[in-house]
Amino acid sequence: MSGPVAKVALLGSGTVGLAVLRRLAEWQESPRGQQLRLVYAANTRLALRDAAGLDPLDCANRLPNAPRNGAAIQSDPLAALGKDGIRILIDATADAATASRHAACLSAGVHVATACKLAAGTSLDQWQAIDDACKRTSTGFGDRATVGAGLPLLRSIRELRAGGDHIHAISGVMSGSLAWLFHHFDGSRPFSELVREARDKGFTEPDPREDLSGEDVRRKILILARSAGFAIESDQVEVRSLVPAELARLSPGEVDASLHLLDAPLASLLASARAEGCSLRFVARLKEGKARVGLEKLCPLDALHGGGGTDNRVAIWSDRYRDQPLVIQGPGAGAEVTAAALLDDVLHLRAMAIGRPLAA
Ligand SMILES: NC(=O)C1=CN([C@@H]2O[C@H](COP(=O)(O)OP(=O)(O)OC[C@H]3O[C@@H](n4cnc5c(N)ncnc54)[C@H](OP(=O)(O)O)[C@@H]3O)[C@@H](O)[C@H]2O)C=CC1
Ligand SMILES: N[C@@H](CC=O)C(=O)O
Repeated sequence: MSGPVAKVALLGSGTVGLAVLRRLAEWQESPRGQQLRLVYAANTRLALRDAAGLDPLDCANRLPNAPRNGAAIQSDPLAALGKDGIRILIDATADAATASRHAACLSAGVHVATACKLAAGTSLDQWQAIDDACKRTSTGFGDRATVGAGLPLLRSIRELRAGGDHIHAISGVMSGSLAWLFHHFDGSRPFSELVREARDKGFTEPDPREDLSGEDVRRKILILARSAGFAIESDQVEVRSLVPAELARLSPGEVDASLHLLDAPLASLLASARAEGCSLRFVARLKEGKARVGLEKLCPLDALHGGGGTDNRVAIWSDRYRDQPLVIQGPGAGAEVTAAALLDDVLHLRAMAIGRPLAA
């Protein structure tokens, strides 16, 4: 690898952001690492900036240990990236305000690689603004971490369409945390205990209700649907939440102590599935521009039943995969796979900017 260096700004030093910093540190002396210069890294408490390049390991030590003492800092990654050269923003936050600026970043000539679904996976307006900005300014929006934590889902859909196929339908288990939960929920431990374990392993959203309510999966099926050519709005996805009303109305700080509210309803759903020889899986389905998301009872022979751990398992029907779908399976959550997907995007964005695209 050779050519111009890309300047990189990273937002977020949580589960995913720290893994990005660790991976960048591993690359530091390699040809790959020498094509990237980390000039900015921030969380809500501390912003580190150096035009000559920050040490990723030093950032990984300092950012998470910054004190929480009041108001969030004013973060300005665009100023740190400057006005010229190849500039890439990595969004490893779950922050809606940051996501709402993705289109503006792209319009300013800054490429974006994001793990956060709150821009492309919410209102159609935001998704269209991102798409328009990319076309107008020849910037790139790296979204492979948003669905399947980097599994080749969005890529496959885009390649099928580029090859002339229409996408007919998409169905799948596309939440890593919910996959892990329902692979482990056998009645021997309360569901709430498993939710805490999934959260501690870094599979859930910062607030696990985002996963349990189906909202995170709503965003994923919206991103897949829009990439598949169905410009649907968020409210065109029917979502069946697992979160009881009493748990839904609590503040984030109160959730942990009340997770037990999930236990009785989930135990009853498990018993009913078992009585029919089935397992529980949290599934999203898109067909003819309509989507739905929720818990289903699947029999062991169902195409979406298999896998283990955080495995996502997604089936895609298109002109060429008319009867037998293309099925893509693999880990769909976790710090390392997500960070790798973000940095894959960064490498692709840089390569695109210098006119030497990497192999897909
Ligand atoms: N965990 C996973 O397996 C996967 C996660 N994702 C996505 O990755 C994103 C991050 O997830 P995760 O790492 O688990 O979340 P965490 O809660 O662990 O980390 C979020 C980080 O974002 C920081 N942050 C929040 N707002 C801002 C801001 N305005 N500017 C700078 N930093 C900010 C937080 O700062 P502070 O530390 O100060 O609070 C924190 O460091 C989410 O959008 C999630 O959906 C995608 C695929 C898989
Ligand atoms: N919370 C998400 C993380 C990745 O997007 C999930 O469980 O899949």
